[in-house]
Amino acid sequence: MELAIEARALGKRYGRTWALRDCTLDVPAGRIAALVGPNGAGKTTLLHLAVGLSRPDAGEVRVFGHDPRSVLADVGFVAQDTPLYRDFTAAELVTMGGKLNRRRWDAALARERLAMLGIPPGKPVGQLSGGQRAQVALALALAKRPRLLLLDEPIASLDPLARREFMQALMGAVAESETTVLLSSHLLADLERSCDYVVVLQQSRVQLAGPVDELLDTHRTLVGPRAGSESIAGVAKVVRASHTERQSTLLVRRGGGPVDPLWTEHDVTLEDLVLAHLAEAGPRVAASAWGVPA
Ligand SMILES: Nc1ncnc2c1ncn2[C@@H]1O[C@H](COP(=O)(O)OP(=O)(O)OP(=O)(O)O)[C@@H](O)[C@H]1O
Repeated sequence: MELAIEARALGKRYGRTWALRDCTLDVPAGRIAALVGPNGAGKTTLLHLAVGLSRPDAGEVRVFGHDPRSVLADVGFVAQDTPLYRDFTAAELVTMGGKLNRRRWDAALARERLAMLGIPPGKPVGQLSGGQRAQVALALALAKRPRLLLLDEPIASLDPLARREFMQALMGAVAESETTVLLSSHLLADLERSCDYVVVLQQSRVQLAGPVDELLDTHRTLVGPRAGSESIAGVAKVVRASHTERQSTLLVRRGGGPVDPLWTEHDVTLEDLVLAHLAEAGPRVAASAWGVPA
C-alpha cells in the first residue's frame, strides 16, 4: 500500500509547549481523509509539517516517501481562512499561479471550475462571499494538479449549502484525478458523506485511524439493561458507556460472533464514533492546571 503521508514520532514545539508530540500516523494514497480532533489537538501543526511550512523538532514526516520540502510541486495546500490576496481578482490569481508554478499549472482547469461555479473573474476576491473565496482557493490548489491536497478547515466558515457545494466540488475534482486529500474539520456530519478515511487526533496522539466504512462496520451502539463491568458476548471493547437507572447505552467495537441478544444493536454514525473515542481519551487539560479538584 502506497502511503501519501507517514509521520513517525513526529513532534513540534513552540518554546516549551509541544504543539504536536509523538505523533505516528499513516495516510494511504488515494484516500479522501478527514483529520479531526478538538481545538488545539495539533491538526494545523501536522498539516504545516506535512507541507514543509515548518520543520519537526522530533521524529519525521514523509510525503510519498520523501522530505516534504522536496515534493512541494506535488502538494496543494489551502490554509485556514483561505488567505488569498484580497485585492486581486480570481482571474489575476489564476495567472499569478501560473507564474509561481511553472512546472505544472492547469489554468484552463481553474478557469473552467470558476466559470462553472459562477465566480466573477473581475471582482477582487476580498469582495467575494466566504463560500466563493473557498471555491477560488480550491480551484487554485487543484490547478497545481497535486498528488496530495491538504486543506485546513476549508468549510468552517461556510453555510450548510456552501459547505455541501464545496465538498461536492472537491469530491468531483479528486475523483477525476488520483489526488489524495487530507482535510481537517470539526464538521463530522459533512465528513461522513465525503471522506473514506478518518484520523482522529487528540492531544497530538492518534486516537483512531482507518477506512470509514470499516470503522462503521466494526462499531455498534448497544442499548440494554443497566450493565456493570461484566464482558458482553460479541463485544471486543466498550469505547463509551452511559447509564440511566435501568438502562445502559454502549458504543462498542464488535468482537467475533453475535452480540448477546439482551442488547439491541444500532448502527453508529461517524460523529458517534469520533466523539466516543475523544471522550474515552479524557479531558484535554487536567483540572488541576486550573487549580480545580479533578
Ligand atoms: N505559533 C504558535 N506558538 C505557540 N503555540 C502554538 C503555536 N501554534 C500552535 N500552538 C499551540 O499548539 C497546539 C496545537 O495547535 P494547532 O493549531 O495545531 O491545533 P488545531 O488542532 O489545529 O486546533 P484548531 O482546531 O483550534 O484549529 C495548541 O495548544 C496551540 O496553542
